[in-house]
Amino acid sequence: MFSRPHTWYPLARKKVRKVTLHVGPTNSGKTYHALKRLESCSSGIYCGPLRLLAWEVANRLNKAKVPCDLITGQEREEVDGAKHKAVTVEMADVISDYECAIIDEIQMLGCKTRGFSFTRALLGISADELHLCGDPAAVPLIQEILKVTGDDVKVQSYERLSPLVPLKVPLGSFSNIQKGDCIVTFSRREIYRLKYEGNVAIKKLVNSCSGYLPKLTFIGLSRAVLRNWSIAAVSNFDMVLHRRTQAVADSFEAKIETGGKHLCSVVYGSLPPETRTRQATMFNDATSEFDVLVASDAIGMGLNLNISRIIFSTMQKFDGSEMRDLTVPEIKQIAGRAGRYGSHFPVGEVTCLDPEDLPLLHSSLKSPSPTLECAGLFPNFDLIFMYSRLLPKSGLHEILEHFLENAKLSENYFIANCEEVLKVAAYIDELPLGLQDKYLFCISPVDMNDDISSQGLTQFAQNYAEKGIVRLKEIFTPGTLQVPKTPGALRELESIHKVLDLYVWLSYRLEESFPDRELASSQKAICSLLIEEFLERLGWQNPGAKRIRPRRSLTSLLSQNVRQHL
Ligand SMILES: Nc1ncnc2c1ncn2[C@@H]1O[C@H](COP(=O)(O)OP(=O)(O)OP(=O)(O)O)[C@@H](O)[C@H]1O
Ligand SMILES: [Mg+2]
Repeated sequence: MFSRPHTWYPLARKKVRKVTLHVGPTNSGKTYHALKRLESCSSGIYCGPLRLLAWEVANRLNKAKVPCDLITGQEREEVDGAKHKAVTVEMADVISDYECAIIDEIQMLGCKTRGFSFTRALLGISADELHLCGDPAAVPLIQEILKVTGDDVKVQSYERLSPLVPLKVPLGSFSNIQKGDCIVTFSRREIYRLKYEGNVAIKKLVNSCSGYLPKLTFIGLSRAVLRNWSIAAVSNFDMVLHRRTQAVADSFEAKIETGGKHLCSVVYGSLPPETRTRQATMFNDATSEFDVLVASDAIGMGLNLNISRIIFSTMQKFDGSEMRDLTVPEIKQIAGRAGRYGSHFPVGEVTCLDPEDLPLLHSSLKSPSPTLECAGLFPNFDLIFMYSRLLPKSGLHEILEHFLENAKLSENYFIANCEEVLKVAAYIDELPLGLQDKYLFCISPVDMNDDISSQGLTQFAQNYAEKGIVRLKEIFTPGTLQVPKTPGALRELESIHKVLDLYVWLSYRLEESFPDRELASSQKAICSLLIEEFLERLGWQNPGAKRIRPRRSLTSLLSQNVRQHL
């Protein structure tokens, strides 16, 4: 059964799907052409790898008067009368029928951790037309995989629409930063350092033309924050903060002589998605003061940002176990964000901070990506359930391990990296839960490397097993979150955001048992606003001077709030 994954999706197998592979370099109009088809069809679904991309597509369709829902694991923004959906690929719908479907960045099906969701969408979406956009390196594998489905497959190739120029000189110094630059780095700490350095460079620039810098920049912060408050969920707590921020802004407003100047936006993976969206929007907005972007590879795929020049601060990345050079596809994807067609910058440029990195950058941009060999797979619950009958006395951990050792795969596939899932399974097996519940907790978006996030999961699972209902207030009191003052406190707030996010995710799947979705969502929104306020302030403080606080546990962080407030 595991060797024939196309048979898991009977609805899709009833159709001969017209599959078009849109392939070519970055910024060549692949997604654009697929979206044109989606717009003109009576129903459709867009599946992308990033929440930011799904958001960009939903926005675009809604603006074009094609009502479109936005659906990710943790959010549902439904639009009246929508027959179209923009989703993150994990949410791809394989039980409905569509006229048109898009899977963007399809080469991700080779990704060790998330690839299986792309494979699921590729095999499982039932649509008359299926558009796959991505790197030419995925073509032979997809053709091979789709041989057995009977689909009708054609390949459409594209050329880059605007030039991308690899510079011969490195950035050298931060004083050379210009409007439209995006500095790419991979460690969170480095992002803050660069934001600081970037802002210091800009600060010098601003200083030369204004004597009101500290106040002026503080207003820059407050304005940005105020914009965000106005769209935040409003609770009493929000209102207090809102008024306080407003008062600060007002007191400085009168003293401003000129408008705000350039500031850095920040986009990296562990920032809450809504924060990433707002930071990217501020950077993209030509009228905002946010003209420089500091980002991780969270911007690496498909996004259309107003970037003129990409500057790699490093060409190495820690991949969970070791430092390694960036791969050719990673370098091309990230570099491809510069000079997007139709943006303010008709020509993109790319360079490095360090001259030693230039050869790798230049050679990678000239190289084709290596051809993909296999696509990811992960057993769905039905398979695990069938398999569990062979091992009636075993827990989920043992069933999964057994399954992974014995599954027979066709040569086109590999089994996804299951480390995280197994970690959760080992814990969950201790609880009196049914197999389906255990499976659900295992595939939830918990970050087991984050103490607070994993404690959140254990607490939720425990309460669920014991009482069948999990009230958010049992471990969390609204109204107690504060603007972080140190990077350590920021990290804690990011982790709390992850816990709230997990609650929301569970609430969509176990609705009656996790009834406080609205509360969790509004607290999530507050977390991201507080994080943004910290990000804005950070630019003007030296991160080196910050105290690093010892890490605290979820229970001490959250239950202390409970004690104070109940
Ligand atoms: N024919 C066109 N007319 C107007 N705008 C276009 C056209 N083709 C592409 N664009 C615009 O150019 C930009 C890049 O296009 P698109 O996002 O489709 O590139 P892509 O090939 O999917 O890139 P990536 O590999 O980075 O995802 C987008 O802003 C898109 O709207
Ligand atoms: Mg694209």
